[in-house]
Amino acid sequence: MSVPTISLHDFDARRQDIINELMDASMNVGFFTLSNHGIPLEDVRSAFDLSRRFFALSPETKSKTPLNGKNAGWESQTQVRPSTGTADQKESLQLQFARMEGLWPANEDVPDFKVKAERFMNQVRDLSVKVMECLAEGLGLPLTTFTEGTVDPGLGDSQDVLRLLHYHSTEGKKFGPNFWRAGAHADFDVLTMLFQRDGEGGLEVCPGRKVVGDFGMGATWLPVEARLDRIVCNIGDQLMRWSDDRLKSTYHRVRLPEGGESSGPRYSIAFFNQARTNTIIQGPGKKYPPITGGDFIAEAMARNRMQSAEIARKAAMESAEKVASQVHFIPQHLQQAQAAQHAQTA
Ligand SMILES: O=C(O)CCC(=O)C(=O)O
Ligand SMILES: [Fe+2]
Repeated sequence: MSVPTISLHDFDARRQDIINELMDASMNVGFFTLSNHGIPLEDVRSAFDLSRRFFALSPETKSKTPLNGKNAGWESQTQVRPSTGTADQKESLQLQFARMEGLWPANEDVPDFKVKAERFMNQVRDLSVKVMECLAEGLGLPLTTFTEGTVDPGLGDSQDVLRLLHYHSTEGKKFGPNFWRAGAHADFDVLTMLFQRDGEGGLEVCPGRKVVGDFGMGATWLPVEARLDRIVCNIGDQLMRWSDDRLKSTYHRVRLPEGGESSGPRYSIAFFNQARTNTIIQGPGKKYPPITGGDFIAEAMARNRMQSAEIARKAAMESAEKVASQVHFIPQHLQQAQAAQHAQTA
């Protein structure tokens, strides 16, 4: 199995073939890459340039727009994945179409940041609409099922997120065994579109999830090649649930550079198409109860927190057991009691 590449050239003439390829990839791997997707390379380069200029600012400047509880703003090394219990070795800036008051980087820090970022977000969103329409058609649903469910008609209830990512250089640094650029996780959204730069690899995917929300993972991880001219797409948990588990939301992770690989920084950009706050998510077969886009995100975050707490509890127990097995500490009163017992039985 591998992550297939699907070309969108001659989209209208080849639409049915493209739908078949998208469905095959989404039902079996949950990931595919798009080539000939129509977003000009200069625009992708400009988006990376914008990202690089923001991350090059001082931490004081970046922290003028801190990450809020609603997935907007800047954070650095705070995202702890439930699968690892360690923070991702990265910083990120999350941007949305709505609820961004006070969260756009200032013009004097990065000129025209908002205009440029919103332009790119619209380009990626327009391409996502094409792909989501194909997936709806492939599932035998009305063409607009996922797009009406995600694209804000003017109500300000979009939950889409553009995430700029900067994984720090690992030059001269040492990491423990459980550190990742991004620890294994599945995305919460409908459809993710991810941009990478040539040669800045490390993304790996683990197909095989049967049921949405399942934390179990297989042992086989497939690498995804990093190319500026391709967009990596994956199905998220919302679409897995919305398709009654027919389309797979697949675990993925970004590993640290290994061996002879470049230890330089890695930049990527992810666009998450998410159900609008009040959209009802429910599959045609009603495998799961209906849930709104807003509640879905809140529940997914709560489940992650519970899983993180469970990981932390297990780690604490393991280390306590390790300490107990190494240090045979017997409190004094027990020592006396034992000595007395020995004396009696001797
Ligand atoms: O940077 C990458 O390649 C993946 C990022 C990712 O999976 C995420 O932010 O959800
Ligand atoms: Fe992800």
